[in-house]
Amino acid sequence: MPFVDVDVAIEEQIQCSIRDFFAKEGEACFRDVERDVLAQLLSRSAPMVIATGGGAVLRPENRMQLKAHSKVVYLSASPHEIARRLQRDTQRPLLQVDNPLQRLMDLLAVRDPLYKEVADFVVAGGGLSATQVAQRVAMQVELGTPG
Ligand SMILES: Nc1ncnc2c1ncn2[C@@H]1O[C@H](COP(=O)(O)OP(=O)(O)O)[C@@H](O)[C@H]1O
Ligand SMILES: O=C(O)C1=C[C@@H](OP(=O)(O)O)[C@@H](O)[C@H](O)C1
Repeated sequence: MPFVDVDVAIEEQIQCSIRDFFAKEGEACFRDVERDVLAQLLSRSAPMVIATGGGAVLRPENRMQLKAHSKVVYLSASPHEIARRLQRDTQRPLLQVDNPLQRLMDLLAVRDPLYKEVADFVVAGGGLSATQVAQRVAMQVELGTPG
């Protein structure tokens, strides 16, 4: 099945990095592009796996579109785990701050309820390899049983 990363599709459209686009145009403008790209992908009838950016759930219309046109899997991890994974990241504009762990905690406080609102399944990824997470996702989707 094809895999599409929304961030990659956005960068193809804006013809620059998300980090530069945030700096030049601001977050609201980025969210407009993100909404359009996501809606376009969700309108396709062919089956595919779509990886959204972590902030895609912020817009209510995105949550509606995701619920209406896809099965959503929330890959959850603690702020500490995410901070560890991204300690050398320079490309995620919201994490280029003095205290990325605090920022992650603040973002998750807002977003965790939104991820849960939109998700058909939650797969807790802490301590699991990416392969193990993928196996759990496949199992949940095949079983069709939330949990
Ligand atoms: N289950 C995992 N275990 C360890 N590292 C992971 C796992 N999943 C992702 N990572 C690492 O975390 C970083 C961010 O992952 P990525 O898939 O790019 O996240 P996102 O697309 O949500 O920003 C990458 O360096 C990736 O290799
Ligand atoms: O959390 C966010 O608001 C964002 C996450 C990024 O995607 P990933 O979740 O794939 O890093 C990217 O869309 C942009 O930097 C904004």
